[in-house]
Amino acid sequence: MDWKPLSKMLLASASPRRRELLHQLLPSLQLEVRPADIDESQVGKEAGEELVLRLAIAKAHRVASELPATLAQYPLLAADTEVVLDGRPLGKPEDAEGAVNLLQRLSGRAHEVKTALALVQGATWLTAVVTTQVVFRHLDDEEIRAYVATGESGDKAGGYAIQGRGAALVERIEGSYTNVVGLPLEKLSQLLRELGYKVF
Ligand SMILES: Cc1cn([C@H]2C[C@H](O)[C@@H](COP(=O)(O)OP(=O)(O)OP(=O)(O)O)O2)c(=O)[nH]c1=O
Repeated sequence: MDWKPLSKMLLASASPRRRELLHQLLPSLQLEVRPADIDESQVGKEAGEELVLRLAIAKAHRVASELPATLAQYPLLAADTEVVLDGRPLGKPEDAEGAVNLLQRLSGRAHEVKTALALVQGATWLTAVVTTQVVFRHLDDEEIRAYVATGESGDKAGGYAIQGRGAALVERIEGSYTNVVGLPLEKLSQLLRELGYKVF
């Protein structure tokens, strides 16, 4: 295989976590960040997997359709992460009470975190959904309220951040850790190789 050098990529995301994870994998990569402004609301009774895939593709599509010709040659990446409980996506909390409610539902149980990736290079579209199982320990209301008061829940699917103080809510995970934070680096490097880009 003739490997191509990967010098620059487009990231269709406003998430600082995704930027940091991409930098972890590819520290010398030049990154053009172009957040995708799309409607992220659920349509009917969409399952978690369908939802994340639809939204990652919609984000990639929005940014790809607005790209100047000078940037069209670079690979473009979009992602979407959801916390799924009993098959249903929970979304992000609207306010502190919403975050308390979400964390009460997650307490003492297992849930899934699903991230969809859409990686686009010209006419080639590669997509994937990665699932990690996360088990929360039993949390009492006082702990939940103290955690929400840290402000960490805000813009996070399921109302917690495993990369932050939310790590203390978790008993164990099965699967990719970076997937929970919003960008599964194992799958991303596999998709990049499929496009002919080597990570090393
Ligand atoms: C469960 C969990 C989610 N999250 C974050 C990852 C995602 O950024 C966010 C889910 O929202 P997303 O809609 O996937 O992403 P975003 O709105 O932050 O950014 P963009 O749409 O522009 O790409 O939740 C954590 O940071 N830590 C966690 O432990």
